[in-house]
Amino acid sequence: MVESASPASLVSQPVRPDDPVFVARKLCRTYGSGAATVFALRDLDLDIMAGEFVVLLGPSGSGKSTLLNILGGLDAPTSGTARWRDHELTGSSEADLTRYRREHVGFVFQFYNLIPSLTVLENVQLVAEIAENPMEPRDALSLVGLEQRLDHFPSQLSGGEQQRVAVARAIVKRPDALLCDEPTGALDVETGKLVLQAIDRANRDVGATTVVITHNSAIAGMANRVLRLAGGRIVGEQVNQRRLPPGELDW
Ligand SMILES: Nc1ncnc2c1ncn2[C@@H]1O[C@H](COP(=O)(O)OP(=O)(O)OP(=O)(O)O)[C@@H](O)[C@H]1O
Repeated sequence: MVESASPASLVSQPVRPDDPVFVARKLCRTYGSGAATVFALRDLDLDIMAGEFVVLLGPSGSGKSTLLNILGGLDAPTSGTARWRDHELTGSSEADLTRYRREHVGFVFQFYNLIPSLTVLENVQLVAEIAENPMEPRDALSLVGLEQRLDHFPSQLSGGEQQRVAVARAIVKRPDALLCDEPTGALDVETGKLVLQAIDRANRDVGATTVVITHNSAIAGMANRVLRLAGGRIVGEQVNQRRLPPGELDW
């Protein structure tokens, strides 16, 4: 397939380590209208630096997924702005957002959504084929510790292994951003740690700016920075002087 050239607004600019890659200002997202209006995000301001690992914590309904979806170009705010590098996500056409997601963002969700009729390797190859500058699919699978399971089908893997395939699928295109919504929500502790190790390596080795939503506050220890949401606002911020390896997390 021949891709049309990216519009100038979507061409990546070099980023200094101290530049924010995501900038959100006065972000609001409402659902419904009148007395039934639900405020998912309220005047939220946010900067995320290149290569940073950020954990989002907060009670159910506090706006975490809404925020992640806007950063990932899956949703648009009702008002306010969200910018990725020099590109305004809020003003983008659907076609621009699709290109942004495909070229720059890797997603990991709670449920793995692998294609059951394809092998582990084929699931990852599928994404590599439409990426601009992918890594070798086998290398992505080695990064998550699944180099021995290339020819297995998803049904032959445990939940944690399937989630690690999902992480490999998300990172094979060398995304600028890795956005994870409850990646360990369906997993037991030890399996969850293996998945977190895979995400940690993706952040460190691929350099992907990483945002992880979790209900598990123990995971906060592996982040550079932890943001607490409540009622659609950021109500707390903690900077970790040292990032704990996932194996040392205590939950
Ligand atoms: N499509 C929608 N229609 C109506 N309300 C919605 C919709 N999506 C989200 N909301 C509401 O917006 C608020 C924020 O939802 P969001 O999913 O962002 O929260 P969350 O912190 O991710 O929650 P959880 O931890 O349960 O996943 C909630 O009150 C939710 O009910």
